Amino acid sequence: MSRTVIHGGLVITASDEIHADVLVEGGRIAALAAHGTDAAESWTADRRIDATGKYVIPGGVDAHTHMEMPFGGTYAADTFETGTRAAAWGGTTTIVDFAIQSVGRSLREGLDAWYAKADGNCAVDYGFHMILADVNPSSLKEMDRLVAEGVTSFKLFMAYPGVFYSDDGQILRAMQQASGNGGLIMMHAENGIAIDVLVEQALAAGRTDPRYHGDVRKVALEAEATHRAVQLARVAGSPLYVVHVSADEAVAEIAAARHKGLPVFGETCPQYLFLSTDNLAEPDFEGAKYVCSTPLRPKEHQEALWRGLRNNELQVVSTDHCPFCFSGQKEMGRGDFSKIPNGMPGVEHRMDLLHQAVVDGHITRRRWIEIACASPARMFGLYPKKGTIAPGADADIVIYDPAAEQTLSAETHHMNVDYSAYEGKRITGQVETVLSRGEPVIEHRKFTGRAGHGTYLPRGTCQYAG
Ligand SMILES: NC(=O)NCCC(=O)O
Ligand SMILES: [Zn+2]
Ligand SMILES: [Zn+2]
Repeated sequence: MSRTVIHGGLVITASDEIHADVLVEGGRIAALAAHGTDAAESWTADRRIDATGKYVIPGGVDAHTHMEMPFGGTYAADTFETGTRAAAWGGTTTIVDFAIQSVGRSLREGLDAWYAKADGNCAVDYGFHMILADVNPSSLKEMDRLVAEGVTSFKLFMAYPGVFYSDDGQILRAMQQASGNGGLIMMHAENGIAIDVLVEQALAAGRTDPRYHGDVRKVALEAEATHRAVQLARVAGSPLYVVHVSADEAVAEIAAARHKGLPVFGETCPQYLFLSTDNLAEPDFEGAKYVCSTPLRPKEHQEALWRGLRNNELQVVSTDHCPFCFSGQKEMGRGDFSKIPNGMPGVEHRMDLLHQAVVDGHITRRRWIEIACASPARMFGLYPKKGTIAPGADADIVIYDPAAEQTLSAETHHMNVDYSAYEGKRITGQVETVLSRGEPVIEHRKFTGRAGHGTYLPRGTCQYAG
């Protein structure tokens, strides 16, 4: 069994920061020992990685990606191959992507199609959530089988009527099913019926530019849907995870639910923490690059999101990586913002942007690791195999240089998309080396991984208890 020792670094997990050496054996973490001690000095190894002056952190867990997603008349531009390679470059060693049920089809059919897309193509490990687009007696029964097979979370949409939308009755039934089988309901909380009325009115009034995408998807309609989802989950007795929370009033709904002791959890994404409606208003249709749903909000909302992350009102930062090229894809919505495919690239930059948040004083180093690694692993039944550095865990380890300076750009990123949402943004900190189950997939900023290294992860049920 091959042995690797990572020595001299500062090991950071969600709970500790220790100057320790790490012994990796056969893809797993075998031991940690304080740096310079006899125990650490006695380890023999095939490979030694000097992490002096660097952080040694768990590989990131991005619990919300959409590789190759069919959406808005096109497909998300990253395949499982290109998207997981970009994830590795950015220090993310696990993704949980969304398999999709088509209307009139079974969950099984949708899930099998996603297994086939990913199989043999991923550079890092991956699991699946299931999007329920057609809640009916048969798909409800199938949920039990999926949980037993390791697909333990289900996304429902209160938005996108005619595409993924479920009505309140369907949502309640799916929640009741999840409360019986241990599944976790993930909710896209926006009132899509009301939004469609506002879209129609905006277009009729000649308001066609990308910034109107943000105007019609009102804060009140995110907050209302979040409140409704919480009440439905409460009636069903099921836990609820609200995805891509963008608005201060939605954070307040989650906080109020949690204050009552309800098992309600929230996720936000870097785009809501670092970008705003100012980006959506960029001239010459450039705002289309920032069209996603929930939409970007005025800057004032960011403080509530940061506070939510600090106070554990929000538990997870995922990317909702769903990239569409500006050329040929985002451009489908010139003259009609409602035809711009919704989604933004981000899988490569989450760990860096959140490190920048540490540098800027928004969160601590341990909270960085908690919201980007440990909490998503716990939430989606992957802990402690993923999300931490401890004996027995998979050796998914990032050597992170906290002092390196980099500039984010489409010229240098590895995602298969022709623009960067963060073009020109300066970041302090950079991934140097990444191990996935002990194998170097990035070595001193060179890709050394391969498509097919990444394996499928059947997951347990939600382990988050607070
Ligand atoms: N978020 C987004 O705009 N696109 C991806 C689909 C979703 O998460 O709703
Ligand atoms: Zn969504
Ligand atoms: Zn999404």
